[in-house]
Amino acid sequence: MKVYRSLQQLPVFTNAVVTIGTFDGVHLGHQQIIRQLCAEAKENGGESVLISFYPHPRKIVQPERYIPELTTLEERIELLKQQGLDNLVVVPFNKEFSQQTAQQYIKNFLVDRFHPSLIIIGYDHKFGNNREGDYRLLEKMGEEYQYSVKEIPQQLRNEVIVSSTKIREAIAIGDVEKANQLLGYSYFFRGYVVEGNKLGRKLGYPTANLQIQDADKLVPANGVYAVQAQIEGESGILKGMMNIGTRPTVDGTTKTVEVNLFDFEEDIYNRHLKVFVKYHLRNEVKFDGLDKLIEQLHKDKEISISKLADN
Ligand SMILES: Cc1cc2nc3c(=O)[nH]c(=O)nc-3n(C[C@H](O)[C@H](O)[C@H](O)COP(=O)(O)O)c2cc1C
Ligand SMILES: Nc1ncnc2c1ncn2[C@@H]1O[C@H](COP(=O)(O)OP(=O)(O)O)[C@@H](O)[C@H]1O
Repeated sequence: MKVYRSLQQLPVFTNAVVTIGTFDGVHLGHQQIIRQLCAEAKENGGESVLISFYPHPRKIVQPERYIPELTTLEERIELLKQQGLDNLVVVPFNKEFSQQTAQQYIKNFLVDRFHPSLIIIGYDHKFGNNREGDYRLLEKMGEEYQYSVKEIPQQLRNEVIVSSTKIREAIAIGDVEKANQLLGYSYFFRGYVVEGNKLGRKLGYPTANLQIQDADKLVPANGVYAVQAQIEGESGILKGMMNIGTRPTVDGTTKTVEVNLFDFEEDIYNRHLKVFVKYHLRNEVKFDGLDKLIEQLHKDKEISISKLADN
């Protein structure tokens, strides 16, 4: 997959078959749309092109409406690479771009930059200043500019909308099993390993304290999870357990994300850890002393090992 991050460096596409969207999460619904896009491109003897925008148009047009994202841009690119697409174009989105009229967007952006032979789009896709452009306008202008338009079946389109929202909601309440089912892979995030208060190793459970650097990334609900993890730059997959929360037994105020890795003893301060969130085990509890907490950690480890056995 070729990735273009600016409009200046675009090649002349042959017979471009195009779809447009954010594709946050690249979940099963998105994957189906991309399969259809690739199949149509093949049938037309053309190239598949997925057009996406960064930052998310909503952040520019409605900055007050904050919605955390399932994937950072780099993660989205990483996932899209696995989908068999020929081209991904990440269009820098800004106020000026958003203020093009719908007609200008079609003529100056879609037609002049991509020369599409086919545009595949949801029936409810809106574009141009004040979201004035829609499917009908695309169809109408297609006669003049010689492209056709195909609708992503309404059923699939609805599923895509529903599942993006559903996945966010599931992760936000800790139901990662459901989220993972809808994603078609395990939800993951990256964190930078920082120092904590060095209590972990005294308890017999050292924990890598993770700083999540992308402010827009959706962090799962507070709770205890069985996870897999990968130290950035290394290929091995480690198993472990994670706590997200305020650690009411010892602290109770600052939110932390920390991972205890099984059968592991290395110093990984200042490294990046990619964490795959596999199973939700329980909510965070305020224990009556550290001994009770340690007792529970033994149980958490046992359950994690048995749940992760098939992974
Ligand atoms: C799997 C796991 C589950 C945990 N569950 C709880 C909990 O329910 N309540 C709590 O107060 N702390 C919980 N902790 C947090 C421990 O209190 C924490 O690991 C300890 O404070 C070490 O912190 P440090 O890494 O800053 O030294 C959990 C930690 C892990 C790794
Ligand atoms: N099994 C392990 N799981 C996680 N981190 C480990 C493990 N073994 C060693 N470490 C290292 O120890 C650190 C955690 O020790 P801990 O006593 O909890 O200190 P801190 O409070 O600084 O996190 C981790 O950041 C990592 O560098």
